[in-house]
Amino acid sequence: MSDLLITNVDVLTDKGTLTNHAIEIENGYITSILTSEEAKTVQAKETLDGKGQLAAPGLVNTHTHIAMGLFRNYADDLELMDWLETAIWPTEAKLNDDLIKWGTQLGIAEMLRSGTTTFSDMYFFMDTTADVVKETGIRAVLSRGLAGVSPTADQALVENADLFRTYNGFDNDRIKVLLGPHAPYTCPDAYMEKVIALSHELNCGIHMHLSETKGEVENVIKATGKTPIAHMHDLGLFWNTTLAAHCVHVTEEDMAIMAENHVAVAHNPQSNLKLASGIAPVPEMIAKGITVGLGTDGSASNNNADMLEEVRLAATLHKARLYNPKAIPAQAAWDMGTVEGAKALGYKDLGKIAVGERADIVLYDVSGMHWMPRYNDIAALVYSANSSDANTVIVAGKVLMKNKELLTIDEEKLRSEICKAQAYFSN
Ligand SMILES: CSC[C@H]1O[C@@H](n2cnc3c(O)ncnc32)[C@H](O)[C@@H]1O
Ligand SMILES: [Zn+2]
Repeated sequence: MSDLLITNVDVLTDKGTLTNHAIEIENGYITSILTSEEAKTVQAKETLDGKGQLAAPGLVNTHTHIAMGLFRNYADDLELMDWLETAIWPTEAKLNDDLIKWGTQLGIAEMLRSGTTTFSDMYFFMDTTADVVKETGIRAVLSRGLAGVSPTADQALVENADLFRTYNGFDNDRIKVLLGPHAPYTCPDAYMEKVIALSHELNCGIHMHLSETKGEVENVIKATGKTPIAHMHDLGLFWNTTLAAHCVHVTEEDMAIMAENHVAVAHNPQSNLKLASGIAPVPEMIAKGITVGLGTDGSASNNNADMLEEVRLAATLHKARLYNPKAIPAQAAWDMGTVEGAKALGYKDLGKIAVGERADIVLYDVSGMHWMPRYNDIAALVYSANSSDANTVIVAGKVLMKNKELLTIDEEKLRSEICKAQAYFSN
């Protein structure tokens, strides 16, 4: 008997949409895709009627600081360093476990409601984030943010190592752990050497902001004679899997290093635009064989955690930058938001609806007028869908949102806790 059967549903596959089919799920994986006729004989513990819905893979948010939803619309219209130094870092100093718990729940509620089933996070109090991930059922890749300039720099390394030992591989890789050195300007070389030594000791990958702004690149060149990518390469950072967030200002030589060392990129178009950082050369990176996924960054620089917006921006932004409508076609943008993002996070069987893939599935309500006519479902998702069309969300075969009701989050309680947090940060 299978665990879950989704019936009467249109299924987005690599070969196009299969209308009126069924998806069978067992032990967190898709075990078969059947016609509705074939599905009549299947016995399942739970059945979902997918009539009027399109089953698509869940979106993968490759870079965020999810609890920063607490600071949504708190400090805007500033460039990165001004924003961090004058507004965000002083306020983050007031964070505690309880606030991270509610901030993380807020972000997860927002992500599930908008069709995201996996997120890659870098922040403080990661044990608490891991607890919330455990309870809510979402998939996550967690990095304890590490800053060598902080008085707790060494303790943070110990905490990241503990997080790795406790959670990496939890629930058949529903949680994975990376080391999270923040950025070149907060992690001096001597500290990076400790991070790299720890990555060898644990055989653990890295998640780091790299080459986000012109200023960062200029400062690293001034100090070392090399770009941040070349410098990190020479320090030995890229020996294992590395997820580099942003990579807005990268040279041809940087891209060659990244391709050769399998450095994956988290492209965060909305945050890069809002912080006036620039536009990453994504089509150029993809052409060189670099894996590029999409991220929202934190909701204080975005200002939401809506991955469908990133998919749409990735598809449109590069067309305008390069005066080329084929710069990132709809399919490529969709892949960056799903299967390429999954690859960037080290998942080989995530991001598609196919037999043998992990069952992270979103059922989109396609009854809205903006879904008509339906010539091409990829184009519809990328260019015309609303993320609020996400109606039912499944992660690792478990239903986390059913007909727009979150099953693992008490939203009334969450609202009241976020109001308290707002009052706390307003004083
Ligand atoms: C050390 S935990 C993560 C740290 O990163 C800060 N942050 C948020 N957005 C960005 C960004 O776009 N670039 C660099 N740093 C960012 C966040 O506020 C935390 O302090
Ligand atoms: Zn970031």
